[in-house]
Amino acid sequence: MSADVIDGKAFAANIREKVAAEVARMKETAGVTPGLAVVLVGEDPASQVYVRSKGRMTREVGMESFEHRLNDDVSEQELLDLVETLNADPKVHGILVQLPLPGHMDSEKVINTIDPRKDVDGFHIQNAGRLMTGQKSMVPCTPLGCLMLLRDRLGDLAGLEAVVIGRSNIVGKPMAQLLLNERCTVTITHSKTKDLQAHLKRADIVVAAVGRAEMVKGDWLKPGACVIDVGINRLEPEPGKEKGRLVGDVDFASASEVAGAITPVPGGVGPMTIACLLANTVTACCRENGLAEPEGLTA
Ligand SMILES: Nc1nc2c(c(=O)[nH]1)N[C@@H](CN(C=O)c1ccc(C(=O)N[C@@H](CCC(=O)O)C(=O)O)cc1)CN2
Ligand SMILES: [Mg+2]
Repeated sequence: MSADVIDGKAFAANIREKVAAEVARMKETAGVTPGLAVVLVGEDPASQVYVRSKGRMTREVGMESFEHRLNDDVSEQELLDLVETLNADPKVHGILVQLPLPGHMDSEKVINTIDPRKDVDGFHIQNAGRLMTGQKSMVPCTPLGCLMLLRDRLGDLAGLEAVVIGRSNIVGKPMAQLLLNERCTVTITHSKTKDLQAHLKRADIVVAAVGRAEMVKGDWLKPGACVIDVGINRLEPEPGKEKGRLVGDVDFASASEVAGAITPVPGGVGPMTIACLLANTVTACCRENGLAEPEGLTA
C-alpha cells in the first residue's frame, strides 16, 4: 500500500476539542451556552445510534442537548409544531431532524420549516442558495468535514481537478459547491455518467458519495489522487457471522495502491459528520449572539 490513510476519527476528535474550548470561552465571556436539539422520528436502528452519539458528544463538549423522540406514526403537523416550538426557544441554537423520515412525511417541508439560522444541517433551501451564491450560510456537515480533511491534506485547493461522484442534495451538490468556492475545477458525476473512468483519470481529488459498495477501483484513479470516501455500505455477512463488514464506495485495497491519500470506512468521513454538527452549532450560536466566529470551524 502506498497511500496515506487519513485518520478522520482523530481529526474529528481534534475538532470536538476545539469546539469544547470555544464553548467554555462562550460561557465565560458571554454567559451563553450553545444548545442543540435533535429530533428522531421512529425507530430506525442506525438513526437511533447516530442520535445517541450526537446527544452524548453534544454534552461532552459542554453544550446543552435537547433530544426529542417521536413515534413513527406521529402526524407531519405534530412534527412541524415541534420544529416551530424549537425555532422559538432561545436556548436552542441548532435544530436537526434526523433523516430519513418515515414515508408519510414531506422531508423538504419539514427541513424548510426550520429557522435557517438554526439549520445546523445546512439543508434549508435558504442555506443551499446562500452556499451557491457565496454568502454566509450553514454548511452541510458531511461535505464540510470532507473539505476540512482535504484542506488539511492538500492546503490550497485552487486549480485542482475535483470529481464528485453522486448528486444528492445532502452530499454531492454541496460538496461540489464547496470545491468550486475553493476554485477547484469541479465535475459532478452520477449513475448516468457515460465514462466515469475518463473523468476520474484526471482527478486530483475524488469525493465518492454514491452509496454503491466498493464501486470505484484503484486502476480508475490518477496516481497520487486524494480520495475521500463518503459511502457507508454494509456487505452481506460472511458465513457464521451475524453482521456484514462496513465498506465505502471505493475499493480500499486497490485504491490505496494508487492514491496519494485515502479515507477509510469506518473511521474516515463518518466521524467528521458529528464533529461538524457540533462546530455548526457553535457557529449558529455565535451568529445569534453577535460573537466572533472561531477560526477553523466553518468553510
Ligand atoms: N439530519 C441528518 N440526517 C442524516 C445525516 C445528517 O448529516 N443529517 N447523515 C447520515 C447519518 N449520520 C448522521 O446523522 C452519520 C452517519 C455515519 C456516522 C459515522 O460516524 N459512521 C462511522 C461508522 C458507523 C457504523 O459503525 O455504523 C464511520 O464512518 O466511521 C456518523 C453520522 C444520515 N442521516
Ligand atoms: Mg469514512
